[in-house]
Amino acid sequence: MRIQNLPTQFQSAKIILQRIQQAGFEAYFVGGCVRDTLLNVPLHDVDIATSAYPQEVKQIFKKTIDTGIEHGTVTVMDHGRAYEITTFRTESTYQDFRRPDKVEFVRSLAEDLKRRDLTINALAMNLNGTVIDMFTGLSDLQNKVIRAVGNPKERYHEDALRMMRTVRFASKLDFKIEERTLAAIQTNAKLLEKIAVERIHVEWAKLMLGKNPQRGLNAFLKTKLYQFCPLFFDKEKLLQKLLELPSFTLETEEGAWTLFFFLGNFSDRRAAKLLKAWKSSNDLISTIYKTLHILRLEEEGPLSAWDEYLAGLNCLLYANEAASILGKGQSIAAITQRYMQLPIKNKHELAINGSDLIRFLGIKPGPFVGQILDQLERNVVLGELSNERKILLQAAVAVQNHLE
Ligand SMILES: Nc1ccn([C@@H]2O[C@H](COP(=O)(O)OP(=O)(O)OP(=O)(O)O)[C@@H](O)[C@H]2O)c(=O)n1
Ligand SMILES: [Mg+2]
Repeated sequence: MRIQNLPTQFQSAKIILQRIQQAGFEAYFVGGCVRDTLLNVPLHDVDIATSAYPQEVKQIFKKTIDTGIEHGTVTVMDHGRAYEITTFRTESTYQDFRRPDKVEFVRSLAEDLKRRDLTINALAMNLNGTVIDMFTGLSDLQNKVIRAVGNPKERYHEDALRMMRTVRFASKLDFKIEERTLAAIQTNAKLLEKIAVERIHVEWAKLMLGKNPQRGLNAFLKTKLYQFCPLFFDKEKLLQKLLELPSFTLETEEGAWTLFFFLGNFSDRRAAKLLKAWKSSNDLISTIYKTLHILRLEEEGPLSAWDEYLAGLNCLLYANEAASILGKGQSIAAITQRYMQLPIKNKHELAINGSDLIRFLGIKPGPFVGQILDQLERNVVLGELSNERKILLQAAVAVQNHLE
């Protein structure tokens, strides 16, 4: 099979392949970029594999960076662009079911491809767009099948994260997982414990944001992979609930977690604990915290301008993502418009600040200044005072008397 019109990302990379070939080695586009081109979806990175050893690659090009030279990866810089070039390799030692530290460089493309995870990821493409398919990758793409390359058990023992990748791709592409592949995950699910939580987290997020998350979740549940994810051991019922929702898609990880916690009736504290166990950033944790709060408030009735102000537009939209899936969504335009109409979006937009108050009221710096400002901020957000210096200074006197 030959792809006629290669996406633009390949155009500039062609010269790199040519140069490697001129030096007497083989070079191909491999992995995700070939898969995504065949699927006609946008690609993010173009990976190149070659029979040249890293030192040989470095001799061919003027400017290179040793990105991951021990694993065979060299970055070539050409006309301001970076290309990752990896030597064909077989991963010879497998300790702990993680990607091995030691790799063995080989000269044969076939050796390289047969150690890749899934048939749809084990496709290579040459300069002319001719696809090299040694493991039914093309027919699996055609038939929408996720299948491990060769013996699935071996692939998962080489790198247990591949089990998460498998369910992630089932969701991302809305493909069916082939039976032997699925069975191998079922028997080896426990190996996931060996994998760094951060890596599992990335795959989980991609699973939730796929074309058909329920397809991935179904496999995640059935194979018991979930039992080896942090604090998910007892989440069978909750995952089942997600499966019983009408089919859905999600745009953001924040929306995904919010849906998950809301559906599972998590307290803020338990949600934060689970997110920590998943090694989430503090940013993500505090965003989910706010978003969950909004979703719960919406249960009680329309939000006040103050609630919207405190949440910020992003959290309002994340909450709406989850709400939409639960049949309670609003139009994004309406939410955005309401937010945009708030008189101010943050404290700094208030027409006066602390120093103004200290000067005008003749008071000492301290928490009292903050209290007055907080009250004025609230009044402005709620439309009770207009955000004008004169008006706010006047109102400050009344607030001061009231608080004293
Ligand atoms: N655990 C893994 C990770 C990657 N690969 C191989 O390395 C390629 C590139 O890996 P990566 O960029 O992580 O994944 P992609 O398949 O490109 O998917 P994505 O769209 O997420 O980049 C994959 O296609 C696959 O051939 C593998 O065999 N086993
Ligand atoms: Mg990739």
